Amino acid sequence: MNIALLGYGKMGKAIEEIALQKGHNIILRIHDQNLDELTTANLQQADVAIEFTSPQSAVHNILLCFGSGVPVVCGTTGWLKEMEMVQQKCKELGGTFLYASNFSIGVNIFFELNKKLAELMKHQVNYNVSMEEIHHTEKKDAPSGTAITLAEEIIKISQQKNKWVNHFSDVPNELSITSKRIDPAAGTHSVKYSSDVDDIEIIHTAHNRKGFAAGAVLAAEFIFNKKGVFSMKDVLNF
Ligand SMILES: NC(=O)C1=CN([C@@H]2O[C@H](COP(=O)(O)OP(=O)(O)OC[C@H]3O[C@@H](n4cnc5c(N)ncnc54)[C@H](O)[C@@H]3O)[C@@H](O)[C@H]2O)C=CC1
Ligand SMILES: O=C(O)C1=N[C@H](C(=O)O)C[C@H](O)C1
Repeated sequence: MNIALLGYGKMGKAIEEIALQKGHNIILRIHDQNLDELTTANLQQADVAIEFTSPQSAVHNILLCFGSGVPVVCGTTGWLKEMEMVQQKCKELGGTFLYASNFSIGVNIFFELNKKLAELMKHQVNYNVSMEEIHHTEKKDAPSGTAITLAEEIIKISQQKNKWVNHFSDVPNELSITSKRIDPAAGTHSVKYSSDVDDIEIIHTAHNRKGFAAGAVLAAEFIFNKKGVFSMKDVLNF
């Protein structure tokens, strides 16, 4: 496939390495110093675009891909308030879109484990659930997109928590997410159920960015020649 990389930072470069190993071509590398190259004509040379930029630029870039008729995989976090509008535009324009807060297979298994644990803990009133995420200091958004996905799944199942907050909280209905920024953390997420007598904790630790990048390339291969809105559940058949 011919791939356009929208964002050529830490993730763009990790994705390039894996895409080349798999025999794909990178035909466009867009970063904040060559934004003039981000044109419909250039995008249309690609079979698929992979977008890892910043919360401020993601929506513009995704809509440009829809307008250019190019399928787009997006991993940029921190713009979720506009998700409904973006999905609607994708359908209106007959585009192709796949977003994931986390592309690694390990985290997608962790998402399933989180739901299963939340079901098991649903009636255990002596436990309080809280979360922590740790990332590198260059990260622009907090809490992480992955932490938001985990929290929203817990809230759907929990009989006690109905909102998440990004600070310590002992208010019973609030799910507390603590964000820490420590170099060179690639991404650690934990969910902890605490009682007076014990704790149950699940944790996922990314050792590097290769897992995210491999998942993004897999997603790009999946959406090639498809139309519609997809998720990693479609890719991994969960
Ligand atoms: N979903 C997932 O699995 C993962 C998501 N991420 C997310 O991906 C995003 C990018 O992360 P990193 O690569 O670590 O950031 P980074 O800061 O290293 O790279 C961002 C890149 O985007 C470029 N850029 C800035 N504005 C742009 C624009 N308007 N158009 C095109 N490119 C532009 C920058 O020049 C840079 O090349 C973040 O939102 C992060 O949270 C990161 C890792 C995994
Ligand atoms: O910015 C990062 O680095 C990461 N961002 C994603 C998130 O916000 O969840 C995924 C991963 O944790 C790395």
